[in-house]
Amino acid sequence: MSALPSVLITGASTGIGAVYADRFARRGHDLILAARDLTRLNALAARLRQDYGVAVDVVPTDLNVPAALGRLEALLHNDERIGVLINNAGAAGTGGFLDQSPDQVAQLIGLNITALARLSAAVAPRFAAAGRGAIVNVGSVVGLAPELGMTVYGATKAFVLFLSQGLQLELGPKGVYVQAVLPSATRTEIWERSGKDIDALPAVMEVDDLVDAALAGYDRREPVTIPPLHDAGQWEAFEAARTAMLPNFMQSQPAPRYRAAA
Ligand SMILES: NC(=O)C1=CN([C@@H]2O[C@H](COP(=O)(O)OP(=O)(O)OC[C@H]3O[C@@H](n4cnc5c(N)ncnc54)[C@H](OP(=O)(O)O)[C@@H]3O)[C@@H](O)[C@H]2O)C=CC1
Ligand SMILES: N[C@@H](C=O)C(=O)O
Repeated sequence: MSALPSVLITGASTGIGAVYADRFARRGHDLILAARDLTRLNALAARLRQDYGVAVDVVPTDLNVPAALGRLEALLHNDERIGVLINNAGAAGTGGFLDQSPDQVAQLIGLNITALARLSAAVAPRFAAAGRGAIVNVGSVVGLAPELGMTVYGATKAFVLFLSQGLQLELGPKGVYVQAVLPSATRTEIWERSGKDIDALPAVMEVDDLVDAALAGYDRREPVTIPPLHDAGQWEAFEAARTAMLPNFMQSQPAPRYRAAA
């Protein structure tokens, strides 16, 4: 058993989550891998045990099923060996808003928002009490871009960014590190799963490069890590403009532009 904290990774059967599993195993961490595809999870677990000599437990979990999500919440709440939560599982959905039924919208929210938030809530009190621990939430640049026409998906990813920034402010002083990771187009199955042609995209990042960049941000305890954004100054300017508005929201009178013409 590793002396390092164990890492629980959701969406670990393929894509970004599977690479996170490889990288943390390579660093010597024992793992708990959660996803629906048990065959893939078992194959990955066997390889990681063989390659890195770490303990790997698999937990077949459909995060849209409350009982299954609850079992993962209990694990996070009770297992003191778990020191890192990688909230990675997610889906992009298909079509535009008018193509999505209320159930499909709820399904996306259930996976991308409810599960991520519940797992964070399950582990945060234990991390805060211990004065240590890390929560990595995988968002997306789409959460900053309603122009991309992925409205519900993007809204779920905007939630992930806001939740992460709020948790940084609440939990950071208690010794808990919270990272929001915002990938752009990355070569995984999510594109095929959402009925999109990845080859039609102008640029696609390889998944190993994405995760290695996200971990570079993790190692330097960066709050928001955006691997595809080469000019970090753009994010800094965005945040400066956003926070400069905050003190101007507390007003007793509406802005003159909204007053009836005299
Ligand atoms: N690839 C990209 O271009 C980008 C991806 N992202 C985000 O990265 C994260 C990982 O996505 P990515 O690796 O690309 O996608 P993949 O589709 O390759 O992997 C998604 C993972 O989530 C799991 N998953 C899907 N639905 C459920 C469910 N209901 N319950 C439990 N696990 C589930 C899948 O496993 P299984 O099917 O076995 O359950 C799989 O392991 C997502 O949050 C995504 O939004 C963000 C920006 C860009
Ligand atoms: N998952 C991708 C879109 O489908 C993204 O977030 O860019």
